[in-house]
Amino acid sequence: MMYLGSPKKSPSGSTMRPAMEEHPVAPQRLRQNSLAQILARVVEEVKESISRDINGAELLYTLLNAPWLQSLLKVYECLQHYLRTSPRPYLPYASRLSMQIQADLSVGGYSPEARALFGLLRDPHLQALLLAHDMVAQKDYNPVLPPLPDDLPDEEEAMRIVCLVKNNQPLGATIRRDEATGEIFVARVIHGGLADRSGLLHAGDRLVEVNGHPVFGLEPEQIIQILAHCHGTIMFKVVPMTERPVNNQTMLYVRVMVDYSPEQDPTIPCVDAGVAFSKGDVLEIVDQTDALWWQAKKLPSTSACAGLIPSTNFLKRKQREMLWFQAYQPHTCLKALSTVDEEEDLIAIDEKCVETDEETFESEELREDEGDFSSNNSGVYMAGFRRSLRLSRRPGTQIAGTPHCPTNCCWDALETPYEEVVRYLRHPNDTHRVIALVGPSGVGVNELRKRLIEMNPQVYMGAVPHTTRPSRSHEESGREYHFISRELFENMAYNNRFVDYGEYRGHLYGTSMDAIKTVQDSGKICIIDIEPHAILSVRTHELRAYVIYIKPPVAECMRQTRKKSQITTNYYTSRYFKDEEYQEMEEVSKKIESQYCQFFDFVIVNNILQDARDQLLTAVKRAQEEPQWVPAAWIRPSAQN
Ligand SMILES: Nc1ncnc2c1ncn2[C@@H]1O[C@H](COP(=O)(O)OP(=O)(O)OP(=O)(O)O)[C@@H](O)[C@H]1O
Repeated sequence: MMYLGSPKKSPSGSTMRPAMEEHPVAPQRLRQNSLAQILARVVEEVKESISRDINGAELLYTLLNAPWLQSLLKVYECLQHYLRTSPRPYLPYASRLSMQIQADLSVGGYSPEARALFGLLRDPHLQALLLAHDMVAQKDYNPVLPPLPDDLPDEEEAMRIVCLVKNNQPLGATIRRDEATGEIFVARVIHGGLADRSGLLHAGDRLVEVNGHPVFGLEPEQIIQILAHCHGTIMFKVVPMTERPVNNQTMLYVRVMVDYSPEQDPTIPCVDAGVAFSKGDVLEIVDQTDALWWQAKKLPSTSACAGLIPSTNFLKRKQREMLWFQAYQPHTCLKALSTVDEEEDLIAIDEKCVETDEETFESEELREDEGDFSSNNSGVYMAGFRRSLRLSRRPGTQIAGTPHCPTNCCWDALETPYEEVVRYLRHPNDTHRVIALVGPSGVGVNELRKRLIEMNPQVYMGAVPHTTRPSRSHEESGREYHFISRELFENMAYNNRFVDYGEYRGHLYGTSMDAIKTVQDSGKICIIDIEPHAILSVRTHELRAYVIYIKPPVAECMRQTRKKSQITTNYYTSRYFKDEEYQEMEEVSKKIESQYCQFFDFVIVNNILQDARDQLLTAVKRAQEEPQWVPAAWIRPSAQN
């Protein structure tokens, strides 16, 4: 019986002493006190040593006075106190004693107190209590494991029995068969899945039984069938792998540059565990231990469970294989690369850039006569509102010695299927992020840019472009354009000083880095419009461009909203849109999207002009004031892409 208190006489006349006396605590208290005393003396001595300038004394004093050491002592004291006060049984067989007393008293002829005691001891509740007491006192705890068999072989492996309750979720583990031995192993455990959360199954564990079915020699599909028929609790018998690899990787966030569909990928170990993604999606990579298959979540994600994605090298390999063997073994898992058109694009990477230009060249033919123009609204000069730069691109207009596609963006997308990104919020002291508008010609890029600047010219501003054409009488260099010589222009282009440039009717036009920086240095937000292929030249640490794609609505909507809109066909004249131009705009838009959508930070469908302007305003504010995913290289120049 648990017993604490003053000594009492037992029925048999012996003295019942507190259990504490059987387990003397005085020496412990003594020890504890001595420890505290010793420590106090040491601290005092060390303190004196400090004044005597003894080497290391100060360090030791700090150490002995450290809060963690004090806390440790407190813990020690608490444990000692528990040891002193924890009750101990006086007898480990109280129920036997009770029965003995009952037997003695049953003879009869005793005092009323003895009869009352007899009644009490016969009470079933008290008997049950005494039985329970004896079990605790004898440390007779359940369950009792069966004794180990005597003939246990020395090399017997330790087994683990894992019970998981199957609910609607998948188990989150894959298995593989060792073809040489027929053994079944856990191939991988999906991060955040049921098996992972249990903490009991690990990649490399050998599976011995599933719900009592030995699995040795079975095909993985047969085991999956067994699992499929299991309901409720599933019991796995596994031999844990001895040396589990430590996953000490940190989270990695990436923006994907290709589309991927696990359903179309014959190499994926488990289609259901695959994560489908599209260009521009942001993934949180949680596990890169496997060389071929990483584990990731597509953001935003509410699920704790990750899925499988091809590793960078594996994805690149798939792309390369597709390039070489596409005629025989088309890989359809990389969706963006699966159509005949796009496969052709991949083989003729450079031609792709040129092809886009051919589209704009066709547009140009429609507007052959148009010129450039700037805008002077209520005394505010807005430079760079010209059609020529966006329309004038055609094959062969690039300046000698400079690549037409300045950053070779098409090739980058193949070489870097995952671009590492980080969450970035502009610091109020940082220059504003450049706002780069992209869209098919005629969609309303200039119109939206103009409207935004007009709303608040103190905040928004365009970059003054450079040109080699002669200035007109009303123009001032540095206001509408920077008028420079062809030689200087070519020199600037050669030195990559332009983010975008082109030639129109014998004159060169371009938006320079310096012009953008001038706007940034003035504290304003620089709004530029660029050709899609120039996106990568503004996605830099310096400019930190936020790319907004202006998308045309379907042709039918444009027919409605552009009824009264006119396109300027030369400096003085305008005309209404032609019906086929809507269709053409839609097609160009599809091409731009398929090639560049991974770089769009925001997309605005320019249907109702006012709505589109409001969306642009929201997007521009968001770019400056809210955290965004940006390439990690902008923040950590050492980050690998
Ligand atoms: N949402 C809209 N509703 C009606 N008209 C629009 C809309 N957006 C633009 N427009 C009109 O369409 C015409 C072409 O727009 P804008 O000049 O801005 O095109 P752009 O994209 O800059 O093309 P380009 O590069 O060829 O100049 C303009 O007259 C403009 O006012």
